[in-house]
Amino acid sequence: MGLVDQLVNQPHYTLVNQPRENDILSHKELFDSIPEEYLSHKEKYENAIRKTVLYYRLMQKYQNYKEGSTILDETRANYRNLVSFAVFKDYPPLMLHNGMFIPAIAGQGTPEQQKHWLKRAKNMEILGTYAQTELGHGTFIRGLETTAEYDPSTEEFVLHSPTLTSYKWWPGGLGHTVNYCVVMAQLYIRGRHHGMQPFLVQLRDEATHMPLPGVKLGEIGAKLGLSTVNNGFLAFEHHRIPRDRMLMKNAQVLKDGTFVAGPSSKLAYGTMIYVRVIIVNGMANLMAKAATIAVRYSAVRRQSQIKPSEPECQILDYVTQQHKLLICIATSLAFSTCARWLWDVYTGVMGQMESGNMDHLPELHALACSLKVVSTMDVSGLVERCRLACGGHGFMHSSNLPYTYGLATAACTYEGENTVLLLQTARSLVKAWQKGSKGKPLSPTEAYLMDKSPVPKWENTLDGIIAGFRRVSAGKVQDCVSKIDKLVKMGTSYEDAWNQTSVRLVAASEAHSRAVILATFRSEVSRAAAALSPPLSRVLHQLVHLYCVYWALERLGDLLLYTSIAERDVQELQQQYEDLLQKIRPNAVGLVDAFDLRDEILNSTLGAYDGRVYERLMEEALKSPLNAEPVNQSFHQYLKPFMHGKL
Ligand SMILES: CCCCCCCCCC/C=C\CCCCCC(=O)SCCNC(=O)CCNC(=O)[C@H](O)C(C)(C)COP(=O)(O)OP(=O)(O)OC[C@H]1O[C@@H](n2cnc3c(N)ncnc32)[C@H](O)[C@@H]1OP(=O)(O)O
Ligand SMILES: Cc1cc2nc3c(=O)[nH]c(=O)nc-3n(C[C@H](O)[C@H](O)[C@H](O)COP(=O)(O)OP(=O)(O)OC[C@H]3O[C@@H](n4cnc5c(N)ncnc54)[C@H](O)[C@@H]3O)c2cc1C
Repeated sequence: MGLVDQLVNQPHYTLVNQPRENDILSHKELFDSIPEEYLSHKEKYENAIRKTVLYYRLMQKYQNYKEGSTILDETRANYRNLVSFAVFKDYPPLMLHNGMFIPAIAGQGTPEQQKHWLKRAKNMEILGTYAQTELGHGTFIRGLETTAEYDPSTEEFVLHSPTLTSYKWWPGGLGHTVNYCVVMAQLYIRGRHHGMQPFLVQLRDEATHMPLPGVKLGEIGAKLGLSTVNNGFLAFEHHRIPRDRMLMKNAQVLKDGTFVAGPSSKLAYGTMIYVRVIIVNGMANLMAKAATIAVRYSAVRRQSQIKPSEPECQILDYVTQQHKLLICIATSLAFSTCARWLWDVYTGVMGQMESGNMDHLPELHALACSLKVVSTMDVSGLVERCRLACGGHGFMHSSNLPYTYGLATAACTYEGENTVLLLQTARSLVKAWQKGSKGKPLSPTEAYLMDKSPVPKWENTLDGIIAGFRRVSAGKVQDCVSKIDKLVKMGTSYEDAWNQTSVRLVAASEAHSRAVILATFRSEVSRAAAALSPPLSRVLHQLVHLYCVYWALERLGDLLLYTSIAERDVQELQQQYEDLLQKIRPNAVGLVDAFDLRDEILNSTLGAYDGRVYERLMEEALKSPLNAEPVNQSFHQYLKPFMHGKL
C-alpha cells in the first residue's frame, strides 16, 4: 500500500509494530536462530527452502492466499510481498514461481491450459520458473538459440540446446527447486522459423525430483545478492514434449504442423511488460524500507556538535543528512504513486487487447521500459546512499542495507538491462516525433513532444519545473532526430546513425521518463490530498515540491540548455530546496513511520521502532559463531607456531 493510500485510509497513523492477531509474523520458526550470514552457500539454500514451505503454508492458512494475484491490486498481496522481506532477507527460491511462471501461464496460455496448469501452480502442486535468458544471450531475444522443432508424426515438440551458449542461464529456482518451467524457444516447423514461443516444460520427476531424461540442470553459483534464489542453468538433449505444452493463447501449432500466427509476434513478450510494471512498485517498497532504516537511525545516532556549547546532535539535524535522506522518502512515494498509475495503464491496455485492440501496446511497452529503468536506477542509487548515510553500522549485514541494495541493483539488470530498455523507449520517442511532425496525433504521454510554442519565461513553480522537463525531453528528442537525419543524409546507414546517436537517445529517454514521473506524482498526490487533513496534505505537497526541485537541481545543465532558466532562478531554486529540507525535517520520522513497516520486515538493527540500536548491534554480534569461544582453534594450528617461528 503506497504511503498516500495509507495516509488516506488511516486518518491516524497505526501504532507501528502493534502485534496483529493471527499474523504470519508471529511464527518465530519463520526466523533464523542464527543469522544466515553464518551459513554455508548450501545451508543458506536449504534454510530458505525450509522457510519457503512454512511461509506459504501460513500464507494459505491466514490470508486465504491467492498466488498469482496482481501484486498491485491487493493490499494484502503487497503486505505479503513485504512480509517476504521479514522471512527472506534475500529473495526466496520461489520468487520466479510467483513472479513469472504463474503470470506467464496466465498471459500466454489458452483458457484450457490456464485452467489445468494455474490450479496446480497456485496450489503449489508444481513449482516453476521462466527460462528465457541463455548463457550467450539475454537482451537480444531474437538471438536466443534453444530450438523447438515440431514433429507432426508424433505431434510433439523436440526441445534442443545446440550449443553451450544456448544453455538457459539465470532463471530463478531453476537449479534445484522447480520441476517445471516456461521455456522461451525458437519454433521451427518443417525447417521454417516461426519466432520465439513459450513452452510449458516438465524438468524433474514429480515424485523423485530427478531431472528427466534429456534435461540437464544445475545452479550457476554465488552472486552479488539474491543468494537463495537458486538461479540455475538448463540444457535439452532432443527432449520431447506433447504439442499441447506450447502456450497457445497468441500463436498456435495445429496437429498437422500448421502454424497460426497471433495478432503480434511481440505478444510472446507480454510477461516481461507485466514484470516491469510490477518492479516499479517493488522499488517503492525497497526505498521505503531503506528510508525507514536510515531516517530512524539518523534520529537515534548522535555525533559531533553543531555548536561547541551544545551536546552532540542527532545526525538528522545536519542539513547534509537531510539532503541525503529526505529525497528517499519522496522517491518511495513518487514510485508507489507512479506504480499505481502504471498499473491502471497496464490493465487498461490488457483489456483493450482482449478485444483485439493493440493500438496502445507500444506506448505501454515504452512506459514500462522507462519507469522500470528510472525506478531501479534511482532506488539502487538511493539505497546505497542510505547505507553510506549510516556510517560504519550501515556496512553491517545486520543493518539490512547491503541486502536491500542487492535486491534493488539486481533489478537494474533483470527483466531487461536498463540501457537497452531506455533505447526501447527512445525508439518509441523518435517514432512519435516523426509521426507528430507529419501532423498525426500522439499518445497521451508523448503528446507534449509536439509543443511548438515559444519557450516561456522560466517559473520556479511545480508547473514551471514540469513544463521545463518536458521541454528538455522534447529538445533532446529533436536533437537526436536531427543528428540521425544529418548522418543519414551524409550516407550513414540508419542503423549506424542510430548507434552513433545512442548516448543522446538514452539521455532523451531518461528525460522523458522524468517528465512523466514528475507530472504523474504531482497530479496523483493532488488528487489524493483532497481527502486528507490540511496538515497531512501540506506535508505531502512538501514532498512533491522537494522531489521536483531536487530533480531540477540535479538536471540544471539540461534546463539551462532547453529552457529560459537564469542564474537568479537557480539561486532561488537552491534556497527553495533548503527551505523545504527545514520544513520537512520535523516530520521525517513520522513520515517513515507512516510506511508502517514492522521490525520483522525491516529486519534491521538500525531501523527498529524502539531505537535500541546499540543493544541490537551487540546482540547480533554475539550471534557470530566466532564469539562462541574466546580463542579460535586457528591460534593453536597456525598463529602460535607462526609467531614462534615454527611455521
Ligand atoms: C518487495 C519486492 C522488492 C523488489 C523487487 C520487485 C520485483 C517484483 C517482481 C519480481 C518477479 C520476478 C523477478 C524477475 C527476475 C528476472 C526475470 C528475467 O530477467 S526474465 C528475462 C528478461 N529479459 C528481457 O527483458 C530481455 C530484454 N530484451 C528485450 O526485451 C528485447 O530483446 C528488446 C526489446 C530489447 C529488443 O528486442 P528486438 O526483437 O530486437 O526488438 P526491436 O528492438 O527490434 O523491436 C521490435 C519491436 O517490438 C517491440 N517490442 C519489443 N519488446 C516488446 C515487448 N516486450 N512488448 C511489446 N512490444 C515490444 C518494439 O517496441 C519494436 O516495435 P516497433 O514498432 O518495431 O518499434
Ligand atoms: C539477479 C538476476 C535474475 C535473473 N533472473 C532471470 C530469470 O529468472 N529468467 C531469465 O530468463 N533471465 C533472468 N535473468 C537474466 C536477465 O534477464 C539478463 O541478465 C538481462 O536481460 C540482461 O541480459 P544479459 O545478461 O545477456 O546482458 P547483455 O545484454 O549482454 O548486456 C551486457 C551489456 O551490453 C549492453 N547491450 C546489450 N545489448 C545492447 C544494445 N542493443 N544496445 C546497447 N547496449 C547493449 C548492455 O547495455 C550491457 O551494458 C536474471 C538476471 C539477474 C541479474
